[in-house]
Amino acid sequence: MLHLASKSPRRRELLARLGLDFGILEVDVPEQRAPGESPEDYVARVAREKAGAGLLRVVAVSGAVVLGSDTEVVLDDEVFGKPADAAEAEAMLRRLSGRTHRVLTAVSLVSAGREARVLVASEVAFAALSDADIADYAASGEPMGRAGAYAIQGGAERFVTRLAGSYSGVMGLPLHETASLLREFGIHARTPRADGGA
Ligand SMILES: Cc1cn([C@H]2C[C@H](O)[C@@H](COP(=O)(O)OP(=O)(O)OP(=O)(O)O)O2)c(=O)[nH]c1=O
Repeated sequence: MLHLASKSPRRRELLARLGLDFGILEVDVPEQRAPGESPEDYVARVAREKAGAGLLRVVAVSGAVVLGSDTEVVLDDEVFGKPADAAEAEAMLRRLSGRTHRVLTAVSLVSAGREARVLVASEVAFAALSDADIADYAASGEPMGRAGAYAIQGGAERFVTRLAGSYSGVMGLPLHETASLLREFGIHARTPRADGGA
């Protein structure tokens, strides 16, 4: 049985697009970059820790497979996680304005005695944002709970002038790469039925 170790409604929605049945494990893992840790190592470690924390809860269930994932926005080697408040969201958006940043999403798939992982990097270019754009977007509440203080699948879509990479990866779970990892564990994605049935 597959379990998603995540509190994120986006990841739940994205994984459901692979037409799979899965359980949810709400895990809490501290997200703090260690001194000298590269953005890539950091995002991979946090994904692995989320999956590992989930596996501890279901390890007694034979055949349990747990997926953990982490997304961070990286600008000039600086990592932007989720903003603490609207002021921090505005500061992040001001930094991203008129620049190209990277979005890293790591996925870790674990079972008793086995781990597989992938790291997906995408490039996102933002138009120059006016003070009014930034204030309006921060006031919408959408930046909260999102790496880099924006949602490409929401109001920030209009800020994006170019995307190179994985759209679902920017949203929080790269579906192509996740489907490949799952296949290694004998779990096969399929297209959900158009009538809404899984
Ligand atoms: C860049 C970007 C991020 N995000 C979200 C995806 C993630 O939910 C969040 C990054 O934070 P994460 O720490 O990766 O995930 P989370 O805390 O929301 O959920 P969990 O750890 O329980 O799995 O930012 C978007 O929804 N859209 C975007 O365009």
